Amino acid sequence: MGLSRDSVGIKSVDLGLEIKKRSKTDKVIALAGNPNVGKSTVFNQLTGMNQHTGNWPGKTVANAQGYCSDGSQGYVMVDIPGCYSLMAHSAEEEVARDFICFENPDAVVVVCDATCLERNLNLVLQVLEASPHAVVCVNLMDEAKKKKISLRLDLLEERLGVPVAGTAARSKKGLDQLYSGLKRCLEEKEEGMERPVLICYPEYIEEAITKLTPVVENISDINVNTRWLCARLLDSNENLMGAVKKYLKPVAESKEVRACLEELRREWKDRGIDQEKISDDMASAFVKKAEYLCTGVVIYENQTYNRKDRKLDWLFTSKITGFPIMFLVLLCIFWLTITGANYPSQFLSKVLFGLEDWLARTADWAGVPAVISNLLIHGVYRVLAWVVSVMLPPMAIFFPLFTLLEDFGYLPRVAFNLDRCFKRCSACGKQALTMCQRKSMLFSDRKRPFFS
Ligand SMILES: Nc1nc2c(ncn2[C@@H]2O[C@H](COP(=O)(O)OP(=O)(O)OP(=O)(O)O)[C@@H](O)[C@H]2O)c(=O)[nH]1
Ligand SMILES: [Mg+2]
Repeated sequence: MGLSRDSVGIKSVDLGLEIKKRSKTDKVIALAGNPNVGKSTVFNQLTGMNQHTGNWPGKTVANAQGYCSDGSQGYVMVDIPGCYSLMAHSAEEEVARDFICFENPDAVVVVCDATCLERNLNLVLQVLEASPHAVVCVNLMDEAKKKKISLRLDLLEERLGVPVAGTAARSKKGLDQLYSGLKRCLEEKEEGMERPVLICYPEYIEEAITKLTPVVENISDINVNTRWLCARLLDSNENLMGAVKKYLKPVAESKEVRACLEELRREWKDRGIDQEKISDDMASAFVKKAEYLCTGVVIYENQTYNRKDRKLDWLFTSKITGFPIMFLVLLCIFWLTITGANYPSQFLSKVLFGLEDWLARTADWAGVPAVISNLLIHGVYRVLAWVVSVMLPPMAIFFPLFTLLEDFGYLPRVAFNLDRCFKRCSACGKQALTMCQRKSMLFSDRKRPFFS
């Protein structure tokens, strides 16, 4: 089976999670954030569940729910796929965007990577524009400390106007702060506290939002933030417009909204402003704000802390060296898995099949009826012996090697290298890693006939 749009697209991941509350008072909390920042680790620590975690982006591809409580308030936590922006460039990002923007969670926890906060704040600002009831969870604080990066989270909280909690989820640190942040956020929501507008667009866009707002507000039954919706309608991102058609049909079909948008675009055209400029100006408003928010918040004690990482990035992802190194490393791993697995496999099959003969003789001697010994020993036991001797050795070799690559930080670089190739088949580079795992198992299985 090859890759098809259906097998890799939105249909493959949008399994339509139905949120089930344990009690009526439970609050639904979305755990959002860039890929690989520790969302699932936070989720597992809070809920005691076992979502897949690992050091490469794109592990979580569909929403998952779990339950937790801070003693007084119950929560339904929803672990959603990682996304860099709400403008969704992949199927998993669409799942995340749709849940944050259109499924109305009671609050959103935006998990960030403390070692590269500025890049993560771009998504924080986008989420805060769409859903102002949010808590920022700055995770990987232990990694930031190792890299000698200090963070003034109190200042960040003051600037953002929402609770900020610093965590090291892997070692369960800071989760109490996260709970108290959530509590504060929900209390403020109940009090109807207004949040200040964080993103100010250039004047011509602000004027357009002011004109469009009353037209959109006239449509009833809209459960999303009006300013965010107006800005997105003006940005007219094709992917997001698809979601607006799906979730906000009255807006998508409103003649008044369409007429107002057409008029605004005509005015812009007369002033020489095209759609590309609007999108660029909107995107740069977020980037500039993130830059401002980080000034004085992120303090690098060692300015050259990432020099080694940058050199490795160049070596492993540049056009000249990136692909040859990647092919060599993956080839080496596949070779070790496939060839190396033969020896333990042969040993295991010798031992296990030797045991089968012994078991059969013992059953004969004990007078077990042939029909039972055939079923149990030559049936169940033999299949089990084949499965163990064929599957166990490649797994025992491949997974530790893969874990080494993961700990070394090479896997995200493989995802980056392969992103362009995978995009051509409607997928994205992150999926390469799952494919590597599957292919390796498949090749090593094919080398040995499963049944003799
Ligand atoms: N050192 C350290 N590592 C962490 C921490 N939290 C998570 N990790 C590690 O970071 C990696 C990514 O964690 P995940 O929970 O899988 O990240 P995610 O955001 O769910 O990733 P995607 O689902 O791919 O978007 C894993 O190897 C975790 O063990 C932390 O606080 N400190
Ligand atoms: Mg995850």
